[in-house]
Amino acid sequence: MTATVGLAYERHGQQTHGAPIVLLGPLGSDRSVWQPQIAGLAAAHDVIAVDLPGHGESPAPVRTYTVADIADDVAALLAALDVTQAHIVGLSLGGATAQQLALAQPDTVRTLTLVCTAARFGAPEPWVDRAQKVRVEATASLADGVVERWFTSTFAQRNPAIVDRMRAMVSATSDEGYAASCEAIAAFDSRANLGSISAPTLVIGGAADSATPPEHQRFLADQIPDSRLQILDHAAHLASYEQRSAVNAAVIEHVAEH
Ligand SMILES: O=C(O)CC1=CCC(=O)O1
Repeated sequence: MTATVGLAYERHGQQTHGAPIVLLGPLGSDRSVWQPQIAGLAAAHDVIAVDLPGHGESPAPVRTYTVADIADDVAALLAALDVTQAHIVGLSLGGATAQQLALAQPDTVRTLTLVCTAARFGAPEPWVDRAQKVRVEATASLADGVVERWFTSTFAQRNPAIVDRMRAMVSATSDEGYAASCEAIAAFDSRANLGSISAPTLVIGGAADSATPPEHQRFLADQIPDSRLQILDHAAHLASYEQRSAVNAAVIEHVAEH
């Protein structure tokens, strides 16, 4: 399904149970990355999984793009769906978008769950370099490295079919969408603004996450006033997949409290 504003999404579960849970994924993903959450949450919740701009079925940006622009697109999608309040769950780039949405639209964000994300994803140069590489060599050229950061080696060895599926998903991401999103990540820096986030916030990290290691999650939890932190063992960057039960239980508890 496509909203009038152009972001593709899918909606599952019980639409009568108040504010929906909105899922925003990482760089190089489409909304299928949230399959473990859709399976675990939709029995009792209204769940909306979104393709970020230039990802999945959402159109690729035709100009320079910022995380604030992505958050505006998500806000427009929610408005088009008549959603006035939502529980926002974002992982990595989706988590940056979720922070920005909480800052720009505090009344819309009932709760925030930030998974394996950061206030700043390191120095800009590697992201600009990655954008350039993708424009020359295509997203598929990065897929092996990306998926290696998503899972612990133990999980990857035991679940080769999942790893193959995720690699194919990354490879299928539009080159321009991926590159523009890298540039958005390069420019993203919420460090000075985190103290203004008013939404009750759950920060979840993976103990083995090399892309956004636990110190990033500690910083977010230290700076966001109404927040708590959970670091999961046996999880790399895609903690929502590898530790699906723990992540789903934490989200359900967080949402139920608010
Ligand atoms: O692809 C990576 O290196 C990890 C990552 C950082 C931001 C994001 O969305 O994924």
